[in-house]
Amino acid sequence: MGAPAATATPVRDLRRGLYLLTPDERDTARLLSRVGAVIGQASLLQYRNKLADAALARAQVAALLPLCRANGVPLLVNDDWRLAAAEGADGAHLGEDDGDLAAARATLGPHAILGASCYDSLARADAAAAAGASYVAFGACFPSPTKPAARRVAPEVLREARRSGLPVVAIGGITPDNARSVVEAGADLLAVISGVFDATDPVAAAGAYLRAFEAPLPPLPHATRPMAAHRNHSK
Ligand SMILES: Cc1ncc(COP(=O)(O)OP(=O)(O)O)c(N)n1
Ligand SMILES: Cc1ncsc1CCOP(=O)(O)O
Ligand SMILES: [Mg+2]
Repeated sequence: MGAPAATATPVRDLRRGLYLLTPDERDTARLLSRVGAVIGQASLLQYRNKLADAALARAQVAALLPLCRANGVPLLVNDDWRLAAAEGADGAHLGEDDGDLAAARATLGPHAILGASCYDSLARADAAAAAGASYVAFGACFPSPTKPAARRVAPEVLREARRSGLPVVAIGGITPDNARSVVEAGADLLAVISGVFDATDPVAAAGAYLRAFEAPLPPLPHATRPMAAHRNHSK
């Protein structure tokens, strides 16, 4: 993986830990209640609702923002960086079908948090880093109840992805039982939906993920700079 270009270095804290993605929930009051129960244990929240039309998505982002602000948790919008911009969210997560990350960076500015899905591809991570990504996401690590057809990534790829110098996010089928193995493979953030939101006790489940970060790690190559939201875009 090539070294990222050394240009401007705006910094924003991307804490290691639990990156929660919202469940598909049409009832906004219920969404707020479910997220509110666990937001204090999250480092990042992504609004992802594949059941929402544009109006509901907009309303739900607007409803989540005060909750996130009150808890000091950045809110990212899945798929739609324009919605993130319109609602004043902290950033967006973009997959391969979700538009141009460089255009999102140019519009949202240097302090936005922009995530890129890399699936199992280190080449995608290189391209995302060059386009101004704040983090690179890999997965699915395990079979995902939420997205059963998601392509899979091997743990070795997570380890190698640390060469990007960006925080490495892991997603897909991560449970409290396998979380530690993913952290040991090189993940800075564990992105989770069902493991928290479908748990009988979501607060206890979120706490179990956080314990995966507690024990000292064996040395990992090319330690990321987890405090840098992004450090190599051209603006
Ligand atoms: C943190 C994180 N990683 C990966 C994804 C998947 O994005 P994408 O491939 O665009 O798939 P959808 O989430 O849109 O179904 C993600 N959302 N978040
Ligand atoms: C959006 C996405 N991309 C790959 S797997 C996945 C879903 C993650 O959800 P879960 O934590 O329930 O497996
Ligand atoms: Mg997407």
